[in-house]
Amino acid sequence: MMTESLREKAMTIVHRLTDKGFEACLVGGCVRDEQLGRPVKDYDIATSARPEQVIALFERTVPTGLQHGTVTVIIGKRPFEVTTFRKEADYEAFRRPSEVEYIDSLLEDLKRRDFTMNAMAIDREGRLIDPFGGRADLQRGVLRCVGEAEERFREDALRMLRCIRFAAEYNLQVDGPTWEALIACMPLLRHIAMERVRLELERMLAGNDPNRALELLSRSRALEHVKRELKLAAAIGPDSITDLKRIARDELRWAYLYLRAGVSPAEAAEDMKTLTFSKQMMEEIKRTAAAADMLAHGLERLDRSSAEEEEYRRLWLRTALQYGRETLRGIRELMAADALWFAARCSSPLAAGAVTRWCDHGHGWLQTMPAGELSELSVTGQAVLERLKAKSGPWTGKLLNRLLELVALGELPNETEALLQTAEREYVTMQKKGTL
Ligand SMILES: Nc1ccn([C@@H]2O[C@H](COP(=O)(O)OP(=O)(O)OP(=O)(O)O)[C@@H](O)[C@H]2O)c(=O)n1
Repeated sequence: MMTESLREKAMTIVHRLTDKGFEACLVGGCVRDEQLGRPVKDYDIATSARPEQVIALFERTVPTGLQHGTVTVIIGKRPFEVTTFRKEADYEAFRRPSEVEYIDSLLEDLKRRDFTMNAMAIDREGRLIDPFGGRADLQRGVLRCVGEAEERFREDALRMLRCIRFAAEYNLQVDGPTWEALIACMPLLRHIAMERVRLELERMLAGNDPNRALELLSRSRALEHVKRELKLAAAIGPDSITDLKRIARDELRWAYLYLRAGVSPAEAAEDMKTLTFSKQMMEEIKRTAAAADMLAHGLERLDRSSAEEEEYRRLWLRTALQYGRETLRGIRELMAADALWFAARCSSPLAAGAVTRWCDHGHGWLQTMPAGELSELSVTGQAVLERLKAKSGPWTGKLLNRLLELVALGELPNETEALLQTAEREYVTMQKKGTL
């Protein structure tokens, strides 16, 4: 037997509800994506049935968002959100309301939605219900608010960021009056929690056309209106930034933007905290920005003679040691994506071609790097202490790191006896210098 598709499962819910005399249909993003011929991730259902009636009709339900009238119905392990037709009459402080008023009319429910393309529905027979011309707008390539745009943005200021995201994602032109209302309502963005701002920005950057999203953010000056000041606002604007799709990983796209904004790694970290990024993401971006800084500063001192190549190799491997090989792989991707900018950043400007060449060399060096972290050394701290007949102290770490550096730079073989002998010599030098 063929397995039921996601859509068929969603339709069984619509059928069960309508068989019982309620109105029900597929709504929102899934209808839009179907019209665009795009894959649908989630099918949402809207119904005239009240949440308790939905719960009574299905075997497996989870009351996920009862305050918004939403019940999650599980069909064969897949969750579907079933939401009662509603009117959100009282929008508080330009955010979506905490309470809703249930209604019986699908039309009224669709009327409160943000954009015409998001205000369509599909009924049990598969017919499109499109009271605001969403399909025609999509065909013309236009993004337009339902009804009065200013009202829609006042109801939920986040919709302005959604507008920018959707325009970029689906390659749509924002309709004139919608754009004018967006510009007029921009100051309302200060009411939106930074976390929600971040989620939208993340989706823009990870989306289909991140450069277009940035251009729209810049033209609307959206980031200047959010609740807390963002240094990132400075990165948004120059049309000279590279095509972000040349950078594969999202974290790297962010790191690139911060580098282009000309903010220090510490300032970037502060910004990311403001945007409530996870610690892990913050660390990764900070590390990438700091490593790129280290390389760019090192590059300033180099020209293209072959004697310098050795120096560059050491700079590259030292940076890898300090920030990790993975970070350096990311840097290579960034440099390749915007070699012109990296080249211009060095005070004795290199040609973009030279940057790309250094990067490719750098990649090769990383692959042949004999060790990149202490655990890869063919000697343990304990073995070194036994050979030196010494007790561990703060110097031990320094000594091990020195060994690692020598191995990483290819100046010492990663062999136990050679490492122990070098440890002895370094230990004596430390004793002489009084750095133990
Ligand atoms: N601020 C918002 C958020 C959502 N909606 C409506 O609720 C539907 C579902 O919203 P959501 O799941 O957030 O987004 P999708 O439109 O499905 O699209 P995406 O998943 O890409 O955000 C939207 O289609 C739209 O009709 C709205 O009117 N205003």
